[in-house]
Amino acid sequence: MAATTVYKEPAPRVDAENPLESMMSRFNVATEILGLDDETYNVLKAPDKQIIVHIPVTMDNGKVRVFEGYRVVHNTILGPSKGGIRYDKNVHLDEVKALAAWMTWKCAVVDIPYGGAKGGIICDPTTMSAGEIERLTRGYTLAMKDVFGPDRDIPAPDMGTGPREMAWLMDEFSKTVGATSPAVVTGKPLVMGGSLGRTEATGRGVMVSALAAMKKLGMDPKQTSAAVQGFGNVGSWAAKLLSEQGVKIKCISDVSGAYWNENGINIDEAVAYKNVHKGRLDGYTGATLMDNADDLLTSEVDLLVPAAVEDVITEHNAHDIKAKLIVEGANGPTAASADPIINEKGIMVVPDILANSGGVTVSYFEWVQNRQGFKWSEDMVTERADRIMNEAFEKVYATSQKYNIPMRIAAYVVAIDKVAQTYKFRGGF
Ligand SMILES: NC(=O)C1=CN([C@@H]2O[C@H](COP(=O)(O)OP(=O)(O)OC[C@H]3O[C@@H](n4cnc5c(N)ncnc54)[C@H](O)[C@@H]3O)[C@@H](O)[C@H]2O)C=CC1
Ligand SMILES: O=C(O)CCC(=O)C(=O)O
Repeated sequence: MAATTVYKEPAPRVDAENPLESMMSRFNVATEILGLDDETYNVLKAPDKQIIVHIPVTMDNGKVRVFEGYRVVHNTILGPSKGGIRYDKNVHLDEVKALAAWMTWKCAVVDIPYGGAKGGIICDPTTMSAGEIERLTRGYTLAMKDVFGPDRDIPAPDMGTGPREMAWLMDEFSKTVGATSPAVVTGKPLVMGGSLGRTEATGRGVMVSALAAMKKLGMDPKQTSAAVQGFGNVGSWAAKLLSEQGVKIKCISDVSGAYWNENGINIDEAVAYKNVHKGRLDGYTGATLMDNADDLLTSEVDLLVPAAVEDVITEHNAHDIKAKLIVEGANGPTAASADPIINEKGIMVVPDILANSGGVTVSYFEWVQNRQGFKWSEDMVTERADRIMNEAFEKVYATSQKYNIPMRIAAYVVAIDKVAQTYKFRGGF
């Protein structure tokens, strides 16, 4: 690592929030601190490759609709690229590029032997039948058959996808290579090579890193209140596991709105409710529906866990945040424009590339188990994942202390330093 340099806030952005620009402004600050050479900077600033496909799908009404899909491979110097696939109507290429780069930094922060990639399809899975989603997933897999592979690029779930889609992807890919290929994708159903602990892994990592941060801040989990935005895979598991640690979850939300209960929400009850209401909280009566869902972000809680979409914390609402600690379950929930405000307020942020890395860590374990042909016990998965999360947290924390920089920039410094050192050893450009 280069000698210490002065920390500069990422430049505020004047246009609408764009996750790629947010990622790049933090990247620029971290590379300056590291004194990164121009060659490595130029290699890392752009993705290795980006693939755009158009997938024709016969819809249930007999008409053919063409969907646009992406896979961006940001970097593979540390190993095969790894990253989820998002199904959402708001997917766009800049977002996928940012998400792919974040995967490179995330895998480096937790020191697992992967590069970074991400995929996405512009679609609204909530309005599609299972058959339509299956045909779309198989079409996308066929279009990406030369990109994916256990030693090349290994997808996983992200927003709007889960074990069901990963099973179809694995099946379709296996047909193209003429052999069952479980290690081509992670987040699969348990019966077909999924790992114990993967479903809850991201939320668990959020809980583990929140506890580590609370310890540094002298916060007692049992005296801590929290708001969790997003009640999908990451948000619901983070809320459940934090509440099991004694944290009072006063607010949860999803696309249907935000729900507040001063006395704490019974998370098991809320999960049971959403499970029988098409995955949504509409009509949930264990808490009061707030007038404005965005008020969750500025509510009177100690801990804020944004676990839904990008760019929800911005220069416009950061001033009003009351929480002392933000633990980012989502990728990119804080726009770079909010960084100076949050830092000025002295709020500790456990950044996305650290806080939500429990998911990819257990995905790595799944891939290892598939290649070993040997299933690990849940205890083994959990103990190893928690250890990795805690070690990564301590490394990032120590870096933030050493350079007197926020945790987010420290995480980028740790990640970029590892990638840059690997380039030095491997050479090749
Ligand atoms: N699933 C995983 O293992 C990982 C996911 N992530 C990130 O976590 C975030 C959430 O992903 P998942 O939980 O997997 O997705 P999901 O599809 O399971 O759930 C998304 C949740 O967010 C809610 N939501 C969407 N827009 C919202 C808004 N504007 N306000 C409030 N709630 C909103 C949805 O209603 C749903 O409850 C994403 O940023 C994803 O990239 C990060 C690491 C791993
Ligand atoms: O589990 C994985 O491989 C990747 C999960 C993911 O997409 C993410 O961490 O953002």
